[in-house]
Amino acid sequence: MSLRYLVVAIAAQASAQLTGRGFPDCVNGPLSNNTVCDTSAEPLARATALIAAFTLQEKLNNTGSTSPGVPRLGLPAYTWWQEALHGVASSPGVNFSDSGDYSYATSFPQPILMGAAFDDELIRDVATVVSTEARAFNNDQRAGLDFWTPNINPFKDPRWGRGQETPGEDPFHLSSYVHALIDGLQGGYDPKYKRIMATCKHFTGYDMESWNGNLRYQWDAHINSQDLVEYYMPSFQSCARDSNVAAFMCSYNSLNGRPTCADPYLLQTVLREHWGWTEEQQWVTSDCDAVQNIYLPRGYNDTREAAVAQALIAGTDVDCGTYFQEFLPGAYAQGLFDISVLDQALVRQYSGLVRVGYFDGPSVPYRNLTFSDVNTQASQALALKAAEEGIALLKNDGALPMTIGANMTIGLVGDWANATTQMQGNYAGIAPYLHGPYYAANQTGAKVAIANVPGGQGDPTTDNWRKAWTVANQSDQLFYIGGIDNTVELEGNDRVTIAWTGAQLDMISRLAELKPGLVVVQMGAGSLDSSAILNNPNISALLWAGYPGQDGGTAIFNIITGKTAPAGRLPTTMYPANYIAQVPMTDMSLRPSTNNPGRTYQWYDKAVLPFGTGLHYTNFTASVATPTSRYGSANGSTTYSIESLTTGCNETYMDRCPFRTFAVDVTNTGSVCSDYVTLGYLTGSFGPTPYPLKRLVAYTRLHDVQAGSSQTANLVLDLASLSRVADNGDRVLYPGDYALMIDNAPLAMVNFTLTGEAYTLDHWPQPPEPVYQATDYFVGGFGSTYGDEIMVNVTSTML
Ligand SMILES: O=[N+]([O-])c1ccc(O[C@@H]2O[C@@H](CO)[C@H](O)[C@H]2O)cc1
Repeated sequence: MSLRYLVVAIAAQASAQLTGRGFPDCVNGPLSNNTVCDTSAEPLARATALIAAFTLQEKLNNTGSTSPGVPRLGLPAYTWWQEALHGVASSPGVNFSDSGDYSYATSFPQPILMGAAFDDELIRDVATVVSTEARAFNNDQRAGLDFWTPNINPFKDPRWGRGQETPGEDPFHLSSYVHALIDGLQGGYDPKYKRIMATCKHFTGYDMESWNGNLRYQWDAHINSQDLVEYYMPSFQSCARDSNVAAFMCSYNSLNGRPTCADPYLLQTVLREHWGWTEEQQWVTSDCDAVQNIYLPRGYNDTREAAVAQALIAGTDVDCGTYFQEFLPGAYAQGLFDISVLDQALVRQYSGLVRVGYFDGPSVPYRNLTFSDVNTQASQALALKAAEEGIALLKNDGALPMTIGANMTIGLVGDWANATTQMQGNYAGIAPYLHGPYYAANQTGAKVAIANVPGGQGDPTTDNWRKAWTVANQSDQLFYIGGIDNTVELEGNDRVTIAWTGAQLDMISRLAELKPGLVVVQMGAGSLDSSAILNNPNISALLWAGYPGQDGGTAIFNIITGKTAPAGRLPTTMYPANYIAQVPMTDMSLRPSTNNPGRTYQWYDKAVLPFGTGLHYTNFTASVATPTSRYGSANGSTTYSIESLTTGCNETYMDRCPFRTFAVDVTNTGSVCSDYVTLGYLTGSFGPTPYPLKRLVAYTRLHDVQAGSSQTANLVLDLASLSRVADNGDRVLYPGDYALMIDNAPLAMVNFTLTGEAYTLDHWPQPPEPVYQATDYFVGGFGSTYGDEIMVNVTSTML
């Protein structure tokens, strides 16, 4: 080791001791003789031995997101709160340096855009880079080993400010996406050493920040068992049961009258018992201050001590906040919980750390990762690829792809024209570079004129309009790059309109009149009613580009110029602007009813642009080849008995049993090489009425389908895909007529019939009766309750 590195290492060691970071010393430290340091022992036994060495006070101290450790035992402090939504992110446990090494990390697109790629391999690759970079940060004592990602609440209501953090609205899509993601973050289902610990959040029924006086910290989601199992639970089941995620986060909202962090039905009966999530070794954290919120503002318990005891007993193991640390001592003194419950929570936390090798010294794989493994050329290419794969072409009159020559002047108008950090969205880290549209336009060699203005404010005499007009007049080709961003959709902030904001449509239509052939690029996650753009013959093309990350501008211009062919698909429904007047955010039901036109593509058919929309620069046809199956093969119309489907499967969970693999031959009949996302929807008359319009049951992305050639997409259907959810939450196979339909405007169709008696694949544990409190819904003004204890008097009514 050179002197310089020795000095740096000693300084880092000293700083680690000061901040309490670093690893326990299992060689010379006080724990060296404790079983926790015995690498041959089982993780559970190791964590149990560690906790047995704690005093009562030490146990009570280590219950919060900032845990002091036990200096007496040489156990360092540990911060549980790290974020990594689309790259290692700025958060309490992550420490970017001011310059040089560790001053940045790869910044991928927001999940909403990566979801639009419908490419699970891409997601696995992205997550592998994120976990690699997280480990490098950890090795330099700049981050812990658990990360509070992913956010997999389905993006059901187009107003939700946090929809950008999710892969979209469809529960099957989310489940499949998150399975690949956790695989990449953790390094497989049950590796000896996890790469990092992932955390599925927010469990569950959370998809509203602030609507009509209802705040996320206190509102109560009323969800029946059918909607819960069918829509709100699948992504979490995928996390717990099928992906073995290390951690869960309970949410701010209550569910059917019970704060989720104090609900044993959710945290014990469903999560740990029904889904078999390893009871002793995986942990639940609360959302930040959600434990406090049980008491204030909810008043769910009469005292703070009762609230913390109830959360702990229910199965919340870590409190993001300080309520456990402050009030568990009093609760214990009052005899409100048994010490074994606290022991169990601590064992769960620390066996999590055992499983990432926290106690195992430098022999642990990943300990040799350094800053040279961060933002490598391959990771940069992957960030670009992820953005390109997600971008969806929504309108094209043939103008795209277009040649942009050096002899041209191109004009960029709109408030995303020179985007930088805007491209990252929320829960971002520090990117190595931010190549926005203006940067990328300049790389084309053309002259670039720019008016970085936020819409037209409806008045053509304004300065913004003058700037835009000047640019338009100079341009051979004009682009409008706008939409929405974190100023209108964000955590804590749901949208109040799903029309284009800030009179952008007015400016777009005037610019299109001036410069026919205008290309519009729509940024942001949430639905925007683009009818006027779609119907305007002077607008040649509309691209949706979400939040595209560090190389977003390059991705946009690569698509525009045809360097990359677009194949992304909308992961959400784009609704008409008046949709939000038809259903309150607080209505959690999916099916249409008197005050609800139906939610998501499964139940609503008046979309401006449906889920799955995405045009290409070429044409595709598809046919379903002879399928392969345990039950023989057949094409066209076939009949199966339910009995034959359910016998002979050895899966632990019956719904995982395979039904058939449909081999879909996809042919590129046009002249441009392109990716193609094969979407498989199930439709038909079976199970409880009403029937969904259709339901995604399989997807796969084909890469580089050459012009004039074919590739095969294997769509695997299991019994869960065939099943419907009964009123009581049971997952059931029903007799009836089924059709598998390939793509939105179906390119191919296979019909089959199931006969016999309905068969229950999964008996849903019945919930306790809902407990609705008078203060479930608030009307009128309400100050923020986060982090303070001021209770504001409000009038309350049930909607
Ligand atoms: O006080 N803060 O700075 C603060 C910041 C974010 C915050 O939100 C919560 O914290 C995140 C923890 O992962 C959850 O996804 C989110 O619901 C809650 C509190």
